Amino acid sequence: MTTDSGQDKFRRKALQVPDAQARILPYARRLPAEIVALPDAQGRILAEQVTSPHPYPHFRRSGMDGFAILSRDTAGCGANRPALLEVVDEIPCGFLPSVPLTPGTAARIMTGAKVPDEADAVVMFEMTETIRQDGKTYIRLVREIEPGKNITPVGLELAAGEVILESGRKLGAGEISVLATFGINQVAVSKRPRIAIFSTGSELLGIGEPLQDGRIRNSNAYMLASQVREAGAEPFMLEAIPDDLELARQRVRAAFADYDAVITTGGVSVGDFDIMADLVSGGEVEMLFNKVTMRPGSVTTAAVKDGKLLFALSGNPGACFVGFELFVRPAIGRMLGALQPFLPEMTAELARPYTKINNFTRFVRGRLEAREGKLYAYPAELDESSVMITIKDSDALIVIPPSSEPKEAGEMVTVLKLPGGSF
Ligand SMILES: Nc1nc2c(c(=O)[nH]1)N[C@H]1C(S)=C(S)[C@@H](COP(=O)(O)OP(=O)(O)OC[C@H]3O[C@@H](n4cnc5c(N)ncnc54)[C@H](O)[C@@H]3O)O[C@H]1N2
Ligand code: MOO
Ligand SMILES: [Mg+2]
Repeated sequence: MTTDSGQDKFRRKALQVPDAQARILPYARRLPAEIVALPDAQGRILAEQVTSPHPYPHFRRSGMDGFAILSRDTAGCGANRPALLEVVDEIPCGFLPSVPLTPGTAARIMTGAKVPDEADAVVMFEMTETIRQDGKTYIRLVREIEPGKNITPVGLELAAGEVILESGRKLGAGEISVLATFGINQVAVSKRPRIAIFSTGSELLGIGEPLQDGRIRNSNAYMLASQVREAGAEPFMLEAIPDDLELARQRVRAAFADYDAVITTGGVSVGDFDIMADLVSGGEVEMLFNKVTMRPGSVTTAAVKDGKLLFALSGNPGACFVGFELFVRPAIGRMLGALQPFLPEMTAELARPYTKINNFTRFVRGRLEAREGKLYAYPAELDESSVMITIKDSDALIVIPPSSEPKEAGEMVTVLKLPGGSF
């Protein structure tokens, strides 16, 4: 005789979050690179190291509109002993000096123009007085100018051959401007993992369908697609699967052939229609874990098939969201070769008490606020696994370790910063 509780989905060995993550990551293999045009590289992950092909700046550059001079011509000058220099050249930006500077001469020069080799300082217009005499132009200086003044030396920012960007770096405005500076208009970036998303549950309505009693709209698929996109991968929302194990098997099997990883939401607990729990324990895939010592998302499940990952996340929106952030995000990050695949960790002061106690680690959604040089974390009032609405107001997941005591306001907590949120 078999009893319900004899089934595999009831017998679960809970893993700690880091152990569960460690089981997944070996299967999150880096995808090959593709070449994209620089303007399309925004937000992508660099797939190769980039070194500077030349120093930057590559010529000595004027930092001011003024006059290039030999600083020694101003030695000892002052209000009563002005220096008088003849202006022998004019150098707009993009042009080269046309005559060598000799002692007693100066070249009119604009910000960003190449400084004559002989000059060792630029004096700004405002510090000079122009005198025209016998068809010649002179400047009068009443202050000593130190060597190097207003000249940007060659290679100030970068020498030739320096590593500018490491492989795995996310490309934003700063990185893109560096690449443009060096004339790199084609960039090798990691291919975006193609991720299949299935919702499961006979209660699910398409979001365009009118409400029906006892049924809900499929919000998780959209939430997950947004999370997938945010993590740098490409989401494919596939047709939702009703609670039919055989159908789920076929659909998931087919998805493995076409996508780099599969996410499902719903049906991973111990309910009669929790088909993903049955699928994962049924030999179709190799289970990595089906319980994690965390809340929400204790039933988060992961498996592999043909070397590809299946993330069977909870159907409860809060648990689904957290399951993605803790397990799918780092896997996508690894597939992209990202330098930092995990949510960034910070320390904050708990701004309100958190009274729920648990023997599992809680990842409580919350808001961050910085005041007077301190970071405060406000746990959401409603943070149940089944609650969706407060996800939108959260900047971070507040980590509450297992404890038999409530956490007081003022205690320091670790927070995992979420990429969305307004903080
Ligand atoms: N006897 C037990 N019952 C439950 C346990 C348990 O240990 N023993 N665990 C609870 C916990 S914790 C969670 S979390 C949930 C997990 O449920 P499932 O992952 O099996 O998800 P479903 O049963 O399919 O749905 C749960 C809930 O979420 C709604 N849902 C599902 N899919 C979507 C979607 N795409 N968009 C929006 N909402 C969705 C669904 O309608 C249900 O309300 O189990 C507890 N039960
Ligand atoms: O697994 Mo459930 O999300 O802990 O609440
Ligand atoms: Mg269920």
